[in-house]
Amino acid sequence: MLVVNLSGKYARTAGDKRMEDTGGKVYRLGVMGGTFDPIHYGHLVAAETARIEFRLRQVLFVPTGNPPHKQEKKISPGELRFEMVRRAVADNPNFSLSRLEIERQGPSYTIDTLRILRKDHPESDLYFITGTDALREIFFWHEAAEILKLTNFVAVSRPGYEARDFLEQARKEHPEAQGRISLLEVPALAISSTDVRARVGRGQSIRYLLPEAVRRFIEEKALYRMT
Ligand SMILES: Nc1ncnc2c1ncn2[C@@H]1O[C@H](COP(=O)(O)OP(=O)(O)OP(=O)(O)O)[C@@H](O)[C@H]1O
Ligand SMILES: O=C(O)c1ccc[n+]([C@@H]2O[C@H](COP(=O)([O-])O)[C@@H](O)[C@H]2O)c1
Repeated sequence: MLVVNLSGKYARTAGDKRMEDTGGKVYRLGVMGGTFDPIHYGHLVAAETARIEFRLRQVLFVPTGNPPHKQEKKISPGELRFEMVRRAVADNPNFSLSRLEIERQGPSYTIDTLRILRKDHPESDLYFITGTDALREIFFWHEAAEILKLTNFVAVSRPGYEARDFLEQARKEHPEAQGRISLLEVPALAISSTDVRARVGRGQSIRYLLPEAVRRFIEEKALYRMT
């Protein structure tokens, strides 16, 4: 697996140092934020690969409540998206999920979530997992510089979204990101929630694009039929 960070080498974080000092009592917590409308195998493979490659103790899935960057878009209610994530991660003891964002009022800023997780998990270094498409936007996120102080980023490869040039540029223009962003090559799955919704809308099969328990839920609740 390819793992490179902004400075071209694997990041040795403060957590690594503490882990040595405390005989392994510092952990790494992965945070997989997303709209998950619906969750699909692209998300799950990304999270599992990051978990293994970065020795994450857990990956916490955080479905967004009101994504600040998708205000114009119509998204499914938080409880339905949460339930699909719950079904998708139920059989993996290393995956868990959070209601933090779907229960919070107002826009779901990542910085607010990270501040809470930082407090709730003082023993863990945070690793925010994101696709290379979302990565390209991170310097525009709310309080981006603060986000980079609170978490490392694992940018997982996504077909169609090259990130090396972006990282090269970021290295020059955003010194605060130095050593905080790692690029991780994951098995390429050209699956997107948009495409899943469109397929359902056209009456096409979505089998094998997402877990069967999620597919059945979509069918039971008649989701995405009017997409
Ligand atoms: N196939 C994939 N491979 C790698 N990363 C992915 C893939 N699909 C989504 N991601 C990443 O997972 C996170 C959550 O994605 P999101 O819930 O927006 O899914 P999406 O498929 O991109 O949805 P949509 O098509 O509605 O925009 C983002 O960081 C995104 O980049
Ligand atoms: O906090 C922000 O300003 C911000 C702006 C854009 C995206 N995000 C987060 O990035 C994650 C991936 O977003 P998305 O749209 O691909 O589902 C998700 O957790 C979002 O809340 C966060």
